[in-house]
Amino acid sequence: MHWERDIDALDPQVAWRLLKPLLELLTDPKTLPEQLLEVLLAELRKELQAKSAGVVRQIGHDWIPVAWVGPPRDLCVDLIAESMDQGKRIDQQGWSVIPILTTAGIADAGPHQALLVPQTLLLEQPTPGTDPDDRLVTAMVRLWNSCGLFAERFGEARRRVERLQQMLDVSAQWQQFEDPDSLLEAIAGAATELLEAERASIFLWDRPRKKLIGKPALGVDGSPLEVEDNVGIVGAVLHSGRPRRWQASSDEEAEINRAVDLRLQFVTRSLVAVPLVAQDGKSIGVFEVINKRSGAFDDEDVDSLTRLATHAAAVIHNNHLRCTAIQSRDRLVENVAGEVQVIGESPPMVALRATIKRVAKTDLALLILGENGTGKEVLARSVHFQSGRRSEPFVAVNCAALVESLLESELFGHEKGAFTDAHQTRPGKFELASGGTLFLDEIGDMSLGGQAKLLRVLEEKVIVRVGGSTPIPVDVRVLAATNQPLAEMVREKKFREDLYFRLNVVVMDLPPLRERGDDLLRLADYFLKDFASHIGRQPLKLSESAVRSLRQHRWSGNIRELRNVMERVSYLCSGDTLEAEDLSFAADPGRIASNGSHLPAESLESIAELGLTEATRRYQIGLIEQAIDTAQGNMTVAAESLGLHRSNLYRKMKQLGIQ
Ligand SMILES: Nc1ncnc2c1ncn2[C@@H]1O[C@H](COP(=O)(O)OP(=O)(O)OP(=O)(O)O)[C@@H](O)[C@H]1O
Repeated sequence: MHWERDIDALDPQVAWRLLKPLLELLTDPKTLPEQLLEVLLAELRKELQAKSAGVVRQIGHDWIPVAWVGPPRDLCVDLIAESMDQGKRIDQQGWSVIPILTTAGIADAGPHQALLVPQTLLLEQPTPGTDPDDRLVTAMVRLWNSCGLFAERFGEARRRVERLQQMLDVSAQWQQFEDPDSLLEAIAGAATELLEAERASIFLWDRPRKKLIGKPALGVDGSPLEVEDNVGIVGAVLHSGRPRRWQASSDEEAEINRAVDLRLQFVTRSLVAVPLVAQDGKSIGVFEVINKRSGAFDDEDVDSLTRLATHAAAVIHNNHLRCTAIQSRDRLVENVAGEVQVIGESPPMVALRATIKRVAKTDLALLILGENGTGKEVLARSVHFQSGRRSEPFVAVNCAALVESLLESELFGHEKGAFTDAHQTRPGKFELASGGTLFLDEIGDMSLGGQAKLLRVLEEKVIVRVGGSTPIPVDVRVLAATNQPLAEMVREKKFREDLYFRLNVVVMDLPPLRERGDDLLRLADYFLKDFASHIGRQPLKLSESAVRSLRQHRWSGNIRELRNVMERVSYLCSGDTLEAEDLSFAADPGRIASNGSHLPAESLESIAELGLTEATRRYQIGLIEQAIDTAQGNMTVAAESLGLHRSNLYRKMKQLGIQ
């Protein structure tokens, strides 16, 4: 290395004074190239007792000081230009002007872009006519060339690391964006900053329409910026899959799509465009950055934008998938919510609907009271779908069907191995309903032990799975329902008073069907339409005789009875009007065929044709339904009248397929 010889030629003390601070700086990763230069200049100035010393660099037509020590001075521009032209040192007007760019320096250092920029060392002589020590100046120039090269490369590597770091930081934040337009704006903003440019646009490919949709399209009002997908540099990048750089004046003007500039009221002077490719290898568009603030885009800019585009494409693609998933979820929720209708214009039903509207958006606890089959679950679903939780799960649990030993694991889940049959870890209903609504039906049938556990969860909003120890926070709105006189049960100490107060912040009392007047006909009509749409037939119209017959029938409170009748006639009536004769079976409460099947009441002969097993099954179904009707939905009373324990009644019902 030349500088070694030059240093050797110096007074060792001087050489050491020059090198020591340089070495210190070079081992510090935060050092900037200009700092190295400043240290060199300061030492040189001291050694030569110069008034000031500086290095100036030609940028465009101007000479700009890169580093300067000593009092500021006007630059002797003419001398600098002359010394550069002659390629040698000039000592005039109190200045020593020394061109730094030497072939030897470059050959030493290897070809390097930054060092090819013309640079000059300026030394303001202590007294006019004094020549600075030649050896020292030569050593300094060579040292600067070598250190400069090192520092340039060092700086370049650090800039690259900083850019990567910046890229990682910004791209990590992109995950949070839900709105696609804000995401694209954030990505474009990051690219503009990273590449020190004026603007950036993301062109997303609308493949079927062969268009590129540009966003953000600042300056375009109303409809988004759309261009043909095969026009200009952006089109070329899309189809070739290769990045492109373009510079006005040096590159072909025809390549640029000036129509875009016109629409954006903007003039493109330079641009870099890179393809946007999703993880599955499919092209999704083009990422374009426009007008470098100073100078021109270089290879490093292309490289940085390509890297940024990899992250951007992944995030844009995921955001698109997410938006599509949310849209289809919302459509599904809309469909399901549309099916939940609380039918009824009788005063109590109108009042209930108004209450639902008032309380749905809150998280108030609701207690729904009413006989079996009066629509308690319909009401709870309606509350859920009108609440902010509508897109989250609605989970219904029948507490009466859960013996105490099962209740805890059913509601709170269990860990693997918590008990003999716990082969897998299973989340409970509270976890499954997370973010949504948990409907606890037949809450009056819950054991006192179960009530205590439920109360704790409602108070602490935290569950612990059976066999586990980790508390799991739960955000669930609990709606409870019962057909039991809960207040009475509290007095009889069969239901915990504290739980009762926690559940009944708002009470909704559903009247039985028989007390809803003409809601009976509205419900009949609703069911006829509903079944007709499922079957794919025209809905039956109610004739006057059918209306009379429906009104005369002694309906239990249970709307399922009406629903079953309407289901049956929807399948079996071939005409377009429902007559009273079609409903004749409904008038016979002792009927065998009130069985939830789609068949009408059969004659004894036709029953015999079913065979003993099926006929017995239907007989049992009829008997159980009748017992439940007679007990007005009280399952304990119904079970007793059938000579069964309540849990056995539930088991039997499940076996027979009764809801
Ligand atoms: N107001 C209503 N509008 C439309 N359908 C209703 C209405 N009330 C009840 N139904 C229908 O009646 C049937 C029974 O309703 P639901 O299951 O909500 O009653 P429930 O009181 O929760 O019953 P259970 O006491 O057995 O739990 C369902 O098929 C439901 O669709």
